[in-house]
Amino acid sequence: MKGKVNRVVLVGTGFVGSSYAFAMLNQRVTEELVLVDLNKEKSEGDAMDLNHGMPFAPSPTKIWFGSYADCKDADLVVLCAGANQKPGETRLDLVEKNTRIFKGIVEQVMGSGFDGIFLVATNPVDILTYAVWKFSGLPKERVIGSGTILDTARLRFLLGDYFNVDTRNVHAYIIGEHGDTELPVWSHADIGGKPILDIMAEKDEYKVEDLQGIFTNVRDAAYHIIQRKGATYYGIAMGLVRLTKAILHNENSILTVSAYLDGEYGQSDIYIGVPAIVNRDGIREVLELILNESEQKQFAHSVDVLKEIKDPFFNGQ
Ligand SMILES: NC(=O)C1=CN([C@@H]2O[C@H](COP(=O)(O)OP(=O)(O)OC[C@H]3O[C@@H](n4cnc5c(N)ncnc54)[C@H](O)[C@@H]3O)[C@@H](O)[C@H]2O)C=CC1
Ligand SMILES: CC(=O)C(=O)O
Repeated sequence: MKGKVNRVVLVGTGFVGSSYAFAMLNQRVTEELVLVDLNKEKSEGDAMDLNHGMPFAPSPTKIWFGSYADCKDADLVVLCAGANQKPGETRLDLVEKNTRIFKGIVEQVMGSGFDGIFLVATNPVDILTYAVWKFSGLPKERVIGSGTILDTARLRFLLGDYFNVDTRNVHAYIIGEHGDTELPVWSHADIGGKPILDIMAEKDEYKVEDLQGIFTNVRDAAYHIIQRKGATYYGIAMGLVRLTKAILHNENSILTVSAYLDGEYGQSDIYIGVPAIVNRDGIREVLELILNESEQKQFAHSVDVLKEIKDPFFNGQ
């Protein structure tokens, strides 16, 4: 199933895909990176441009503009192809168009004889990850969505800023839909092992109501960025590289990804953002947090909203 070197095929070299490729080149992640896109000229140009940075990279990565045939020996196929949100659009508005695009892409990837892991970033990511699982016929563990990895990163950044501590010492999750119904898990948020709610209770300078403002900024970050520059890509690109490392380097890292639930959190037949252990086999295990009542309700609502969109597409398939 796998060659001697790690090969990643990236499908979709737009804003997100090309940023991912650039971040990959700079982080010593894989030996081979293949670029595929409907817009062949763009993809070919990207491969040339990236290769010209190779003398400055930490280690060599063989990068080329390729085709679906290259997926046969790939360990990981990363999907960033499809439409992005225009100002005012929600992620869920993209579902019809991108599901159609994904059917064609996944058929071509599987037609190559691919037997690795899919990593999905295209929106609405939870539903498209489900679509890839259905279209590919691969085990659920080997189809992973970027889920709320970016939202969690946004939350950690903003909390680090608020408390003036290194964001890497902030441990807090956003779970649920990568979209408007996502939620923060304040009941499990800590800084260096100390619960955030305890830290806030001890010092007058912190106000619990500020947490709502921080969360709103996280939830609406994509709208704010798209309004200003038309798309978001650096944050997700780095999140995708983090996930690629966790997979290819067999890290057993806990990251908030879109994972298939089969009874966890009392839910089933849904891909949604939850913390999960990620390694060379894909999703090793979903981490089931004990949520408080309010968090449970919000999570169930997020599942319901996704199912309302997903079920008409996939029931009976
Ligand atoms: N999961 C996350 O956290 C995030 C997801 N996204 C999503 O990523 C996706 C891509 O966004 P951008 O890169 O900004 O869009 P973009 O429009 O810059 O790039 C999309 C690329 O897909 C290619 N493409 C379209 N149809 C194709 C097909 N059938 N086969 C191969 N390639 C095809 C296009 O030629 C284009 O190069 C969007 O759905 C966006 O919403 C964006 C940011 C964060
Ligand atoms: C576009 C998108 O999904 C994000 O930046 O969160």
